[in-house]
Amino acid sequence: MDEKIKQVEEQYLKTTLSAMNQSLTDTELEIKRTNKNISDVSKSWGDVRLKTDTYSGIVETAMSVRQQQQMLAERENSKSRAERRYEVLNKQIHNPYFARIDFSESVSESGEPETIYIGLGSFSDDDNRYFVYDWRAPVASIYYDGGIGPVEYLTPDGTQKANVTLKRQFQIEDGVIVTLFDTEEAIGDAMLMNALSGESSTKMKSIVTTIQKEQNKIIRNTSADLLFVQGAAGSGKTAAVLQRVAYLLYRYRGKLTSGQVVLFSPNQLFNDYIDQVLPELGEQNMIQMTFYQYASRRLPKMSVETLQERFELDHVNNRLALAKGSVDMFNAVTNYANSLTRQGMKFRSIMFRGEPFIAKERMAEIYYQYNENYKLSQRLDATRDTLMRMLSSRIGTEMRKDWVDLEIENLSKEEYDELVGAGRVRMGDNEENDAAAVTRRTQLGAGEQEREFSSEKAERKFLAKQITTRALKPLARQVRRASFLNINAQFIEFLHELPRFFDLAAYQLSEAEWQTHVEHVVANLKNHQMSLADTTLYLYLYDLMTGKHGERDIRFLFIDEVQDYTPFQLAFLKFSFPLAKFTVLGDLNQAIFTKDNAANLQEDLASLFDSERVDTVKLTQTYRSTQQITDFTKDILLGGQDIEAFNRNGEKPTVKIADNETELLNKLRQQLQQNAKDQDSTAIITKTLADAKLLAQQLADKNVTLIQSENQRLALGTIIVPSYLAKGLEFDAVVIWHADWTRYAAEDERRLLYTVASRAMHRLTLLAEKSVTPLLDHVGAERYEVEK
Ligand SMILES: Nc1ncnc2c1ncn2[C@@H]1O[C@H](COP(=O)(O)OP(=O)(O)OP(=O)(O)O)[C@@H](O)[C@H]1O
Repeated sequence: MDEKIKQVEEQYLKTTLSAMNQSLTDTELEIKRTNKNISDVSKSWGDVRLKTDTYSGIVETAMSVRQQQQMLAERENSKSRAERRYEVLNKQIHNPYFARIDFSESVSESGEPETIYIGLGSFSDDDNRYFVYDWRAPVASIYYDGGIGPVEYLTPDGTQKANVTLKRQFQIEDGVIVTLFDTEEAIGDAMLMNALSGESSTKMKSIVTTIQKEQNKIIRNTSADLLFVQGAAGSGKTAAVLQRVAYLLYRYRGKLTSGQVVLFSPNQLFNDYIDQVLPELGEQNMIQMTFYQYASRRLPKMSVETLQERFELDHVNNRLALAKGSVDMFNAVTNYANSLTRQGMKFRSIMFRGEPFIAKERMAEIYYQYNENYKLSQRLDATRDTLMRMLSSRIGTEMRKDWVDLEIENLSKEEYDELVGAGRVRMGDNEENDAAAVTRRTQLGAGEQEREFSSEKAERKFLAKQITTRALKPLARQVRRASFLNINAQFIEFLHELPRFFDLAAYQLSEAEWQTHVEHVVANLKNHQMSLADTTLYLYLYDLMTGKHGERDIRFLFIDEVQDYTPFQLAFLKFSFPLAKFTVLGDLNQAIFTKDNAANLQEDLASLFDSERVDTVKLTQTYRSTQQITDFTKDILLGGQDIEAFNRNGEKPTVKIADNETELLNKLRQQLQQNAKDQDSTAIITKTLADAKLLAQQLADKNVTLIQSENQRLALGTIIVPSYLAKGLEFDAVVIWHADWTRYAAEDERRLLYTVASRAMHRLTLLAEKSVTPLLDHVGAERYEVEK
C-alpha cells in the first residue's frame, strides 16, 4: 500500500481519536455535573416545607414533593444518557471504524466524491461533523452490497443511487491501524478468511465487519411479514439474523425496544451460546426462549415432553405425527371451537364446602342464554359477570348458615382482631419518614384504631359477612380465571370428535387407528404427561375457548431451526403473536425431529401470510467449516448440490475404525490428545444421552465436561454432548462417537449425521466400530482418510 495513503489514513484516525477523546472528557464532566446536581436536589429535600394542617397545605406539600421528584428523575435520566455515551465511546475509541467508502450520490454526477467511515456506532462532534457512520445507517449498506461502480441502496425515502469509487478496509487495534487494504469486491475474501480461521469459543461473535451481500438482504429487509431464510449448515443464518435484530433496533429506535423482539431458539444451550452478540454490537438482548419453555410454562401441572424425550422416545407413527402437526389439524381445532358457540362447551361445577355451589348444568344454561352472534370470548365475559353477581347475591343467604355461626364461635382472639381490623397498622405507617409518607399519613388520618360495634347483633352480622366473603373468595378467583371451563374434558372430546372436523383418510389414517391413539393420549393426560404436539393443540384450544388475542406487543419474532417445528406449531405462534413480523431460519437437511414431515413446511408457513409479503432468501455459501469438511458433509446428503464450500483449506475428515469398543475408546483418547496438542476445542458428539453418560464415565480420568441438559453452560476444552443438544453450535474439532450402523443406519438418520458432522470448523473425526456407517454410501472415497 502506498505510503502516502497510509499517512493520510493515520492522520484521519488521529483526528478522529482526538475528537473522541475530547468528547470522552466532556462526557465525563457532564456525568460529574449531573452527579452534583442530583446530590443538590437530594439535599434540597430538607427545604420542602411540610404544611399539613390544611387541605391547601397538603396539596402544596404534595406538589413540591412532586416537583423535586421530577427534577431528580430528569437529572438521573441525563446522567444515564451520559453514562451510556461514555461507555459506548470508551469501546469505540479502541476500534473506531472498520471501513471507508468514497462515493458520489448520483451515478451521473462527476463532482467530488463523499467519504464516509463505517464503524460499530456513529460518532460526531459538537459541530455535528460525522467522523464515523453506524454500520446500520442506510448509506453503509453500500459497503456490504457491492464493489466499485454504480450501486443502489434503500433509504427511508426510497431507493438512492450512488457511484462508488473506493472501498477500503481497516483493522484497527487499540487505536492503531494494523492493516488496511482496498478492495473491489463486496467484502474482501482476505478479511473473511481472517475472520473464519480463528478458534471457536463458547460464545458466538458478531460478523459486522464481514457481512455478506446475501446476508445484508436478510438484515435490512423491512418489507416482509414473513422472511424465510433457507440455508445450509454453517451458512451464517444465525449470525445474520442476530445482526438483523441489532439493525431493527436501530432502524426503529424510539419505537421498538428489545423487549418487543422474541427469538425462539432450539435449546437453552444455544441461548447461552449467542447471548453476547447483541451486547457486543451495543444493543440489549431480545427475549429468548425455546418452544418447550413457551408451552410448558403455561401448563405448570403438566409434565411436557422434553427435548430428549421428543428426540429419543417420541416415535408415534409417522402418519399420526404428520396429521397432528398439520395446518389441517389447526383448522380443525378452529372449526371445532367455532362449533362451541352453539353447543358443547364443557363445564366444571363450582364447588363450595363439598357441594356444587353453581352446578355445571346451570352454568351451561347461563353460557348459552346469549344470542347466537356472541363469540366465545364475549360469551365467556358475559358468563363471568353473571357468575360474579350470583356469588355476591349468595353472600346474604350463606351468612345465615350454621357453619358461619360455628366459625364465629370458634374464632381465636387473633382471628377476631384480624377480621375486625383492630390494631391494624396501615402500610408504611412506621416505615418511612420522608415528606411523601408524612403527607400520606396526614391525608389518611390516624393509623391505629379500635373498631366498636353498636350492638352484639351488629357485631355478629359484621363477622358473618367477613367470614362468608372470605370463604367465597376462592370461588371468585375461579370465576375470574375461567376455571369453570373444563378444558381437559373439552380437549378429550375434541380428539374423539376429530373425524367430524378432519379428513383422516387424507393422512392414510383409519378411524379405529385414531381412536386407539386417543386412548393413549388420554391415559398420558391422566398421568399429567403430554407430548409437545398435544400440548400445542391443547393450548390453542384453550386460547380459543377463553378468547385470548395473543401477545400484541411483540413486533418481531424470530424462529431458528424452523425445520423442527410442525406447521401446527407455527400456525399457533402466528396466532399467539398476531402483530409480529416473522423471520424464520431453517435447513430442511437438519430436520432431526420432524424428519420428512418438514418437506412442505415452507409452503405451509407461507400460506398463513399474505403472499405479497413473503420473502425468501437462500444462502448456499457455507462459512463454518473448511472446504474439505463441507465437501464431505454435503455428500452425506442426497441432495446437497446447493451447498458451496468457502475456500478455506484444512485436513480431510478421518474415519477411524476399531474392532471393539475398548479399542475404539483408545482411538478416541489418542484423538483427544492430538486435538489438545493443536489447541482445538473438541466436542465428542454421541447419538443419545445414554451414550454420552456412559462415555463420560469411561473418560472419567480425562478432563471432559458432560453436557447432559440444555440448562448447562458450554465449557471450553473437551465436551461430550448428545446430538440433539449440539444443534446450532460449532466447535474447532468434532468427534462423532459410534459413527457406525449401531447408531446411524436408517435412512432417516442421514440428516442427523449431516447435522452433527457439520458442527466441525477445522477437524472432523468419525469413530466406528467394525465398519463405518452405511450412510457414507454417497461420499466419494477421496473425500476422507480411513484409518483401521
Ligand atoms: N459474513 C460472515 N463473516 C464471518 N463469519 C461468518 C459470516 N457468516 C457466518 N459466519 C460464521 O460462520 C459460522 C456459522 O454461522 P451460523 O452459525 O450463523 O450458521 P447457521 O446457518 O446458523 O448454521 P446451522 O444451520 O448449522 O446452525 C459462525 O462461526 C459465523 O460466525
